Amino acid sequence: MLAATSALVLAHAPARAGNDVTQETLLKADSDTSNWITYGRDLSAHRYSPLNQINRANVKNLKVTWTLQLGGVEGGGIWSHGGLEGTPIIQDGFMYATDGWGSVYKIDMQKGHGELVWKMDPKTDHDWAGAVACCGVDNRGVALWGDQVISHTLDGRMIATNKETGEILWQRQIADPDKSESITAAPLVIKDMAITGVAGGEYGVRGWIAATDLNTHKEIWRTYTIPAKGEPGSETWKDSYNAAANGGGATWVTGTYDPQTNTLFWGVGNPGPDWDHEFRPGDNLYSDSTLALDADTGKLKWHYQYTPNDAFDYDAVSESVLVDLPGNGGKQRLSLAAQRNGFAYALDRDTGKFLWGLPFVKQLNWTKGLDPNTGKPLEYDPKLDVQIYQAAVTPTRANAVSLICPGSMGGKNWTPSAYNPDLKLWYIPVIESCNRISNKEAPKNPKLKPGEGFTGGGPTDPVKITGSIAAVDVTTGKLVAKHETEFPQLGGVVATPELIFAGQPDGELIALDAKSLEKLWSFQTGAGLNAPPISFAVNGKQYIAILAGLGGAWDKWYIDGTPGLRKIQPGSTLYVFSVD
Ligand SMILES: O=C(O)c1cc(C(=O)O)c2c(n1)C(=O)C(=O)c1cc(C(=O)O)[nH]c1-2
Ligand SMILES: [Ca+2]
Repeated sequence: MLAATSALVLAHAPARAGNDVTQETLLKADSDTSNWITYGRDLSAHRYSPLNQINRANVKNLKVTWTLQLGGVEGGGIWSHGGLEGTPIIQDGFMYATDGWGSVYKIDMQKGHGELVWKMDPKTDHDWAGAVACCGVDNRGVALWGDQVISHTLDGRMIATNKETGEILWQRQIADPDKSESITAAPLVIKDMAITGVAGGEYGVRGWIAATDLNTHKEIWRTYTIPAKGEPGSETWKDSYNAAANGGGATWVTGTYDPQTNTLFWGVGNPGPDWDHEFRPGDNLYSDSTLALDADTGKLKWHYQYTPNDAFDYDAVSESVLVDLPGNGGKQRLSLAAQRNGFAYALDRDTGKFLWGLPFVKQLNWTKGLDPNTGKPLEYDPKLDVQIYQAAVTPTRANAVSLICPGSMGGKNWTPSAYNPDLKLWYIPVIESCNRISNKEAPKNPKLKPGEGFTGGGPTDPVKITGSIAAVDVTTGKLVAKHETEFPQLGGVVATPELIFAGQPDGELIALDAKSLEKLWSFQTGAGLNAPPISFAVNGKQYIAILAGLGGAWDKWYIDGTPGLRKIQPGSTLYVFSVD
């Protein structure tokens, strides 16, 4: 009798309560071995899966277990096709993945293959959104909250979908289409809020980061990355024609969060107009910076700017990887970021103080190096209005064409790095590039229309571009290994105890030894890979998964640097691997 009653009670208990995502779930993400519950796997962006069933000894037996075709390949605006850049989210045997147009797919993985449970199609405006996206039809993934899936669309919306049914519960227009604002980053959920970053740095936007209250669906705060007149930092825009109004500073890569100090860390992109830095005398805060924000108010705690008065298009949007190290005088609390300008930086994450930096690319010619005390480029002179780092290669109106290294994609672009906390190694996906920049004077007081770019020149790619994966020992700040690749790293990495995985743009998924970076395994997916691989478990079995589908900026803007990638065709496939 008693047993039957209990069963009845169980049957009536809210079925989903057990896997509702709360702040507690998110704070424990790193010790949740099976799942991948938030964009960077944990709120520190380690992208480290402790699963070791697939290891150094057996990775040679890694095979495709199942695949599933997704959609979103169709083009729109200036783009001939959509692509896949997303990090799938994994919870209790289900995957939540996106395509470039923001459709969300819930996939049941518990039967040994993938079965679509539902697809939420947000009906993104292909013509408009495709016309204001600088860099592809991209969507980097979802976040979970309660029993909802929170996602973004390229046309600037936040959408909450019922996790069980796939029904849209509510949506809100968060970025302004009339200002050429779009959204490509995955939302970051913390404390019943979803944090959104905006794209549009090449279209004269004024960047921001916004927090949405997931209970009321209203905005809690919005912090602009380019100060308004009179605000602190506005003195770093020294022109007389209000360049800051179109000053760029987009925030198009998902940030990280430190619960101990309730701080959000978020990267800021290029100042606008790109390349014509004489147009915007001054350091152009807070472009090319990492911002540390109070999560409840969006108030700035500190900032660190990497490339003041940027003439190179070195967006500093890279994720801040939060790492704690035991130190002599107490714990070191680091914030690491590998930037597009070719340098990897460690900052004190409580103060923003520069600790160390190193070049991670083979060729770097825009500066002689970093000041060991401040981390600023050695030639940086705060008294100058216009920074000329290395005069021979800095594009200016007088020196209109130059070859810069790294090229304007980097270095490292949005593609996420990974950190192995046991080995204390940080893995950086590298674009080994130089490109040619042509400077062109930008018009003052531009009357911009949606979809009309606002730049001061542009890049071309006369030199072959390759790639590498770099391993940095974060206890010493030294590069300890490098694995050279034929093509640039456009998808990012995941780390496991003994391995790292990375997708190549020519379709190869590779596994490297975590210490030596020696190549141990590869599989040719037959698709362009520009999404981050992930590792997770279903019913106790470890899998590696990656979304495969040519996307992003490369094939439109940078293909001349990689002729070998010209033949890659669009596609949209989920690959899942395991060992028997
Ligand atoms: O300043 C911006 O707003 C912005 C946005 C994006 C984006 O949202 O994808 C990219 C860039 N800039 C950019 O400079 C860039 O190189 C780039 C590459 C990619 C990509 O997905 O391959 N996106 C972007
Ligand atoms: Ca940019």
